[in-house]
Amino acid sequence: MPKVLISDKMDPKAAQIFRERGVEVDEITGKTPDELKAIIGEYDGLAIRSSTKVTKDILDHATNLKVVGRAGIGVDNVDIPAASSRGVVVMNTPFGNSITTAEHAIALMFALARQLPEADASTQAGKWEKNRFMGVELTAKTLGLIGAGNIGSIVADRARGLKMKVVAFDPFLTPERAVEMGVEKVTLDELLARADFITLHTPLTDQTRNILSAEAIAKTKKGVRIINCARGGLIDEAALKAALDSGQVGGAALDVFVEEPAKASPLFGTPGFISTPHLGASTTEAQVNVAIQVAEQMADYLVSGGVTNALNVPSLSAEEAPKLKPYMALAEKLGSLVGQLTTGAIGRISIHTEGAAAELNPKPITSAVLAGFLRNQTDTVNMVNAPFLAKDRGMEVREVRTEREGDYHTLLRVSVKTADGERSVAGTLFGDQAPRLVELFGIKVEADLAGDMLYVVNDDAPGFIGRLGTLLGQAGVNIGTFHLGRRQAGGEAVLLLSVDEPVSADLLAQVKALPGVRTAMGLAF
Ligand SMILES: NC(=O)c1ccc[n+]([C@@H]2O[C@H](COP(=O)([O-])OP(=O)(O)OC[C@H]3O[C@@H](n4cnc5c(N)ncnc54)[C@H](O)[C@@H]3O)[C@@H](O)[C@H]2O)c1
Ligand SMILES: O=C(O)[C@H](O)COP(=O)(O)O
Repeated sequence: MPKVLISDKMDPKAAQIFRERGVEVDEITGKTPDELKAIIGEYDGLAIRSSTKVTKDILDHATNLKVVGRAGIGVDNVDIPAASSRGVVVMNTPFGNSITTAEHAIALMFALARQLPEADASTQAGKWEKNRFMGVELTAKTLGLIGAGNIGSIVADRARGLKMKVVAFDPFLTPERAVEMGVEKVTLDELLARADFITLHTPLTDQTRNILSAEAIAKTKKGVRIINCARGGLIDEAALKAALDSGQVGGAALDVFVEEPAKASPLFGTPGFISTPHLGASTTEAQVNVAIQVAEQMADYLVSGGVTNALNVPSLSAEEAPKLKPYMALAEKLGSLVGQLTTGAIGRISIHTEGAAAELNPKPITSAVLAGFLRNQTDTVNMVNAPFLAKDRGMEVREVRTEREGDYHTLLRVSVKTADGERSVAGTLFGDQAPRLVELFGIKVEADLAGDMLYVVNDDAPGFIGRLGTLLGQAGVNIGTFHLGRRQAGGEAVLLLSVDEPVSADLLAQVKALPGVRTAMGLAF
């Protein structure tokens, strides 16, 4: 039974779903990295929010880990390249807390406009300072949206409902989408110059780090109010403090900080500054959403191989998984066959699906071919890291689809291009289930690729099969199945034999010494 660790505070629905789906679950929150390292080896899955840092060091100790599930959106607390290279799937729940976070941004915008926290503190202190707190209306003000993705677009929708004008800076926002959202797409400088309120909704990347730098803040309208419910690091906190002190910025509300937990900050206590402790996603509704979603996604993966919302591997629904399963087995076997038979650097590998196979999601099939191919070079490869390893090794990967059926109702062909030219193998599924090789380097041959095998290329001549059989018999090697193909009578022939034990180097040398043998090799599947 797969075992999952929930290492951050999560709605109890997550544990309930894991148990209902046949996954054992432990909830142990608040562990230090060293404590986590000591126990992580026991688990197949790790369910987290933003507190647990899934570093390379933790992953090095996660010897059984197959999946990290983030109950939320941001995955900057997970070392995704390190997870990918270890074959660990990383998934998040990209929509479950978007409305809640957008609402928090709107709440902070109101709080800034009417100085709600200060007014509350003053009133509860018995001061009744009615004349101190003069606010501003939101109606007809301009909201500058930096980042117009899921959360940004919900914020824009709510702001338009408040009769605000919304301008958006997002290099990936298409003009059509801007029209659909009812926002004006602008440059960053234009946004800075025009916005009365600025709200940030981008991930933290090399391009967005300090997007509100001292220089950018200097370009804003005097008295601008700034909200950040996305990620710490998007605003230069020292520059923001200086701008609040100088009055260039009239108010700022941060839910996220460069360092979290933010227990001390020069911003704390600055007039016009409001903060919340990374509460953007903290509503009952959002937490139930993300808990259910992460547990379902992780259980799907651990129990049936379905992949949803993964950041480092193509998606594969739980419905698709059983249909694709025999194809993945075929793909892995063909990839492995080509990998074992090819020497030298591979320039390109092409995966061609034909007939019924062409109707399927090609990504998992490609990953399985690459995993099979690379298994010959490294035993740490799997479906998750195979595309990354192939890229690291400079392999060009091509996917080709032909919906029309050829000789077979369904066919998968794997071709590799090396310095010696292009060669391919092809296979089909018998009865839609059983993987079967049908072509090997241009020669028609029907074989089941399983267990230990002997591959021989020889000149087609009478008596050869008898000599080979005798040699194997004398060596005590039992032949299970025997498959034969040839280019033409008297030409190049290929033999694939399944044998009950691996062919020793000594026996292989004797096979190669038989008259007419061009090459011979032991294979394993
Ligand atoms: N405070 C919280 O508790 C909380 C909750 C949920 C999400 N978040 C964070 O909010 C952020 C946004 O989440 P989302 O779901 O909307 O993500 P999203 O991926 O849907 O949207 C991000 C948008 O940022 C844009 N973008 C990327 N680079 C940019 C750049 N250089 N300049 C301008 N725009 C750029 C993208 O094109 C995209 O439209 C994420 O960082 C997420 O982690 C915070
Ligand atoms: O990216 C997110 O989903 C938010 O930052 C929420 O983080 P949390 O789950 O720790 O509240």
